[in-house]
Amino acid sequence: MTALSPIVVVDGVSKRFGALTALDDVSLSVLPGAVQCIVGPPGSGKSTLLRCIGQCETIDAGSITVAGEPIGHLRLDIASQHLMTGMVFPHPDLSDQMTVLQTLIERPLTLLKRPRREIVAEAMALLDRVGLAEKRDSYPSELSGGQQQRVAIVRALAMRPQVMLFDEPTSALDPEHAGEVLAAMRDLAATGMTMIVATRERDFVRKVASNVAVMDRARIVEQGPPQRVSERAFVRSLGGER
Ligand SMILES: Nc1ncnc2c1ncn2[C@@H]1O[C@H](COP(=O)(O)OP(=O)(O)OP(=O)(O)O)[C@@H](O)[C@H]1O
Repeated sequence: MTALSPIVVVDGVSKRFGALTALDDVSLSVLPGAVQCIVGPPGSGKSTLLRCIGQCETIDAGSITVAGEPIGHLRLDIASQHLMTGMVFPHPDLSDQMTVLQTLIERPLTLLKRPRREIVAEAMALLDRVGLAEKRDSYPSELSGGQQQRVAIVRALAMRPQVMLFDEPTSALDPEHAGEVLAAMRDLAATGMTMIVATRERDFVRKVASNVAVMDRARIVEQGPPQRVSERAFVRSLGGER
């Protein structure tokens, strides 16, 4: 049996914003089907790391590959970006002008050359999976924050990305709606989707993560399975002790 190769490899990556170093020699490997969580105090570089893997930012040093494609220094076309990584941000950022179903089919219709009928059927199956099939004709203003965030998740999934990236997807939600989004993420993890998740949700990390990276001041300072990550790292990631 051959060992699995990582699907995401971040190797010695640095990223600066002017004089500020947001990532300092960061390395991380993620296996296919793994749920890689990233925790750390505010400002430690979690979002920047995700944004570099998701090609929202280019890097200054090191390398990043996703599914064998080197991506760190260049911007690929938008279709390739969405096929490689699906990104979920803290705020869902849905267009007020589009219904839920229109939101889901827009990217696959414009970026992929596939029949509309197939794309709509897939979008409906995705909505069903997150319990929102009956909201297909609703507009974002008619949805709760948790429902909107679940639409943002399936919008990314509709492009069938290799890897899903979650940047604190529940940080703007109350606990009840956060729970709905975390349940959808847990279901997604159970399907074998590779996920990289920056989060403060300790329970999610403890129960769902395959591996946890702890960031502090632009570096990864601790890494391992969730039960081995120190309690102190979690406390600090909630912005408590420094
Ligand atoms: N576009 C930018 N321009 C300038 N500085 C930035 C930019 N994006 C991030 N930074 C800075 O880089 C550092 C890391 O920020 P980042 O958002 O990655 O941290 P974080 O761990 O995700 O924080 P939080 O938990 O608050 O979201 C911070 O000092 C931040 O102010």
